[in-house]
Amino acid sequence: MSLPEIIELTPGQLSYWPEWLAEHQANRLFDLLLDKVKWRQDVITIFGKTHSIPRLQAWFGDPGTQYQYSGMVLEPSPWPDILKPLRDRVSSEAGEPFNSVLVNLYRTGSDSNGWHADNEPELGKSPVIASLSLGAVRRFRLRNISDKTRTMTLDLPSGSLLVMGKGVQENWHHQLAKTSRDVGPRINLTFRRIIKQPPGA
Ligand SMILES: O=C(O)CCC(=O)C(=O)O
Ligand SMILES: [Fe+2]
Repeated sequence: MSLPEIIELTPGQLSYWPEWLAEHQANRLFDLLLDKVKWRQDVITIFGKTHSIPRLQAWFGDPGTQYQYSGMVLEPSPWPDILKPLRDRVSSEAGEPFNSVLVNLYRTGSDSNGWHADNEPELGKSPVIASLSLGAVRRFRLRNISDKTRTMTLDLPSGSLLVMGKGVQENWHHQLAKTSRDVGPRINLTFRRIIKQPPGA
């Protein structure tokens, strides 16, 4: 384990390890996940209309870590063996006992993730989220919620780990924009801690 770069967002803090995994480890993990994960094309419902989300995804976690966002209900698949040691390492690095992970596959530069905060009620009041990137370098941006002129940009390389600490989800949105550059696929794992079941679950 090495010391992260600390990026002050005020309010909020990012901890960033640009080379958290060695290149061969990142490549191996990328290949395994691309091949072994049962990728889902989920749809969201906005104002009664359904849309395919512009990426594939999968949700793994401890029993009971159901996750709902944008009208989707994700039931956890059990942790695959390849993700268990990774979850433990990421948890100890971030100082947070993660019990679930959302895995995104951006197949090409046309796949993306729009402006949002990971602020669903089941994540609790002040979530810590750890994001591991594998594959193509893509541009990750943060934008202050009350002052949209305040932004922060990181081009996330394969093997990098970015921890969004307390205060980030409450004060900032983040996105992964489309790109017209000819990029290969990227996999991103966002480790989360579900602390409360949504009403009615
Ligand atoms: O792909 C990324 O880097 C970000 C993913 C993300 O924000 C999310 O899954 O909530
Ligand atoms: Fe997010």
